[in-house]
Amino acid sequence: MTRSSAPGKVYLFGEHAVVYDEPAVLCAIERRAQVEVEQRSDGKLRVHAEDLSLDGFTVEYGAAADDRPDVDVSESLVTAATQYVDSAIEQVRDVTGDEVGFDVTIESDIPLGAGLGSSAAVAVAAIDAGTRALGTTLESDELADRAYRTEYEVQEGQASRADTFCSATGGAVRVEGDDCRPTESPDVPIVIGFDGGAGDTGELVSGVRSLREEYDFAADTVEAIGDVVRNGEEALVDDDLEEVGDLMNFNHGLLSALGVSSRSLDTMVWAARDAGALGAKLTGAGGGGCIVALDPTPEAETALSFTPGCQEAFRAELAETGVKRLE
Ligand SMILES: Nc1ncnc2c1ncn2[C@@H]1O[C@H](COP(=O)(O)OP(=O)(O)O)[C@@H](O)[C@H]1O
Ligand SMILES: C[C@@](O)(CCOP(=O)(O)O)CC(=O)O
Ligand SMILES: [Mg+2]
Repeated sequence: MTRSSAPGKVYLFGEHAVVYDEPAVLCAIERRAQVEVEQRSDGKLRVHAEDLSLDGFTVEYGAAADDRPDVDVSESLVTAATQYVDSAIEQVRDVTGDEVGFDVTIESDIPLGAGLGSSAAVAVAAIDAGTRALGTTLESDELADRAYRTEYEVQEGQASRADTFCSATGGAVRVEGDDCRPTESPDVPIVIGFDGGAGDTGELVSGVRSLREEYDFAADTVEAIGDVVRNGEEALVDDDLEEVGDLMNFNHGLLSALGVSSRSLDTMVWAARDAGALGAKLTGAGGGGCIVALDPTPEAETALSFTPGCQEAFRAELAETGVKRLE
């Protein structure tokens, strides 16, 4: 039996635009997905994902057509819920070329679809534990690359390398197209607000793509996000937190223009700003889920915890280590 964990992340700058090769800066955070893998002799795949509670179901299923989850929800919902795990296991099989079977158990404290990169963390941890179960330990770059292919496949060719590289490597990273590198961990006081909801990354990314194809303003907005990120990087190097916060606010405005914010994300962003946060923006694909605010004081976290529509507010601790090999 092998067990690996991998962290979630927040975007300080650059989600969505990073899909079109603009730069992004993100930080791994101490919320993890843990995946345990045991090889099976019968070639079957059985996944036990206790935290997989999309519309409130827990699912255990096998790969065979007659062994689908015994749950009272539509097949498409089940597929949406299990596709990242299925695709990650395909990557494991691809490493050895064997149609091996596995028992896979996932535990995660990263909310699903909330912009904290649960999909990337699950993919990284599953591929790492799965390949080790077959006697191969992947280098960090190959692990990140295979996890990226998982996201690329599930998101139908619309994924950046950002989330998976960050989760595999840990710390703070900068991603621009295929160029992924660790960057100095910024000492920034990050607060997260979570509305209890979720957004579908594939759908939101598709929405931005359509908008970008239809309107010049949307293509310009994606480029403008790139500008904000480059300015943000300079502000981070200068330790100019006020400027970092202002640029996060601009970044949020541009994401709103692309249609990926929501009422509750905007409400949390304004609650944090009104409480004195230096800046606040949504993180990840949007549609619902989490915001990230910059605040050295306890005010934004407290204000968020009293904001109707905010289910949970917490301070994010930077995860210095990416994938962890536990057994
Ligand atoms: N604990 C988990 N167990 C199994 N699959 C998970 C788990 N967490 C996330 N996933 C997969 O990741 C998907 C959510 O990914 P995504 O929409 O990209 O949002 P995010 O990465 O922001 O959390 C889920 O629908 C599911 O397929
Ligand atoms: C919107 C995007 O930039 C980030 C998605 O992050 P998340 O899956 O919502 O945590 C998509 C991508 O980079 O593949
Ligand atoms: Mg994701």
